[in-house]
Amino acid sequence: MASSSLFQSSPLSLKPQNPTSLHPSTKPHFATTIKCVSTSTPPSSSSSSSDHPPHNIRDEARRHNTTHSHHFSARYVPFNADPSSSAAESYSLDEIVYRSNSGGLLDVQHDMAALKNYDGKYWRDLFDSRIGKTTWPYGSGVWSKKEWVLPEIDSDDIVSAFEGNSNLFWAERYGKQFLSMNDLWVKHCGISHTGSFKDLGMTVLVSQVNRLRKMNRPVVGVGCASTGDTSAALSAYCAAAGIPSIVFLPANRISLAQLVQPIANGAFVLSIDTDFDGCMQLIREVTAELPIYLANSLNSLRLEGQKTAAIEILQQFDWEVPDWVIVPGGNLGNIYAFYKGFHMCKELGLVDKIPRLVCAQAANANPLYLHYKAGWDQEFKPVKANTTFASAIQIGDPVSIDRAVYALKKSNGIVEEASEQELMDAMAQADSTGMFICPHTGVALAALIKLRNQGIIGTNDRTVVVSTAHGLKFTQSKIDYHSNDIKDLACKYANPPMQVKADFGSVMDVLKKYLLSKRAHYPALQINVSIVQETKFLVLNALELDVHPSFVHQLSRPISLSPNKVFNESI
Ligand SMILES: Cc1ncc(COP(=O)(O)O)c(C=O)c1O
Ligand SMILES: N[C@@H](CCOP(=O)(O)O)C(=O)O
Repeated sequence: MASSSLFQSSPLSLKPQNPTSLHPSTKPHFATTIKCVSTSTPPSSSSSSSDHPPHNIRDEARRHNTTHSHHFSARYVPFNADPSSSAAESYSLDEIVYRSNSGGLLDVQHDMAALKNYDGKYWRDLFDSRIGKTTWPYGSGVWSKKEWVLPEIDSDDIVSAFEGNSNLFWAERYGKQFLSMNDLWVKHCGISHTGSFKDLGMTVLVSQVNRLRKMNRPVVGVGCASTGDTSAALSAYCAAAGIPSIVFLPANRISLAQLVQPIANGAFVLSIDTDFDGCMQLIREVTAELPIYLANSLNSLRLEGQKTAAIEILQQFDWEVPDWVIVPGGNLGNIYAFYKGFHMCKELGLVDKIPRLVCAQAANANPLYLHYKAGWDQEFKPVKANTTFASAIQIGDPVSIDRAVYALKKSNGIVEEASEQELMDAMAQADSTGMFICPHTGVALAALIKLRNQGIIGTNDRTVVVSTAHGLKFTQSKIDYHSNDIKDLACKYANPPMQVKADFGSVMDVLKKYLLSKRAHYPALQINVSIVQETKFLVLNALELDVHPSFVHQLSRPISLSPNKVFNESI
């Protein structure tokens, strides 16, 4: 069996436990806590009675076999095909196939009739019951929706880092200060195992590969073209499962933090002198010739994992539907994945509508935006993508263009673009309110600013911006911005560090200036201060106080000042 012990370090794996003394959360809770509302056979929780105590959470899951996935199934069908003709062409998920007979995209089609045997409340309760547990594999935000993802895979084949369940962050200060919005949220998909939303899809794809290899299917390795995040996720999940990974990277076009990820995880890294679109073309040709399984989002398995972020957003809002969801787009798989997640929730009765979707592109790599502006009707034209700080979406010929157009049309969606100036300023402003976002999230926020300014998104609209990667992967762009060192870009919100001599007086001087510059933010306490160094007293200078005289009197007393604690007195 392939080893994935790297991802199994949980308290449960440290020592064998007596099954009778298990914490309730590790017990099979499915059939006991969820009442089946259907007339069909309820899922069973057949626990096998082994005399051996479980050694880890995988063993534990195997013993209890809590899954009821055998009620459900999924297959590949041509994307957006006429339902009658798709019956003629379909493939088992155990086949190695990425394209339909006509060369079009595929989609994973679930047996919706079987899923509909259970009503919306049933699914909501089931998914909610799995949050925050370590039960294998449901501790993952993706696999907690296993029945809707890969229903037929054996839990034992799953390769997971317990990805998903990412923070839905209330952007209170950013929303109020920059957008006059009260209900702005950021779904931090980049706070994840390899630092981007790609983990959500990659756990599914690598798990299926793990299964295929156990079935002796001809898969020697897994490969992708990448702008840095897909390659990081692929190499990590493959390394966890002991599967060789091969990544095609456009030379000198991805961040150092991204480059080091597959190297550290032992992938075979090819740095190729072309752009992402060139790498994508090559990996497609190579995977048609060699037993290398294709891991890009052309492979619709990936999107099954990525769609769970949409389900999670609904879950985190207690199944209330936001008005808008804004997603940065490059190869354009993710925007469709979000649509699919929301749409399944509606179709299966968990919610009664879906949000409007916005896809945000960098103006330097904007083929979808141009297509949208042309009214969708013209034939789609790929572009040559120019350099952008949002380097992971520097893509001119997106493989999922048809999926994206479909998702946007069905969700009454919008496409916006952001210039380099707009995306970098939006990122800097967001960071100044306590976030640390990636430039792609800057693109999404810049799109939001435009839609707010046009009055399309309202002040009280509940809006979710999808943050797709961790800011720490893109520190060079932030360093350049805050060093005011970007040609043709006004770094308006740059906050460079101040060089200061190592003596008390110099430090105090710069601090006084700094505090004075901040006075305006605290109108109730517009107090100028002067420091009397010899006496180590802080004296409030009454002449410069902008407050009521009685308040001045009250404050006009020496305050003990320690050199290390300038403002240890609350005023
Ligand atoms: C950080 C980041 N954001 C956004 C995207 C865009 O996602 P998609 O290619 O699915 O449109 C990507 C990859 O393309 C990415 O790596
Ligand atoms: N940003 C992506 C580009 C490839 O997208 P994919 O979803 O088709 O794999 C990356 O990080 O490589």
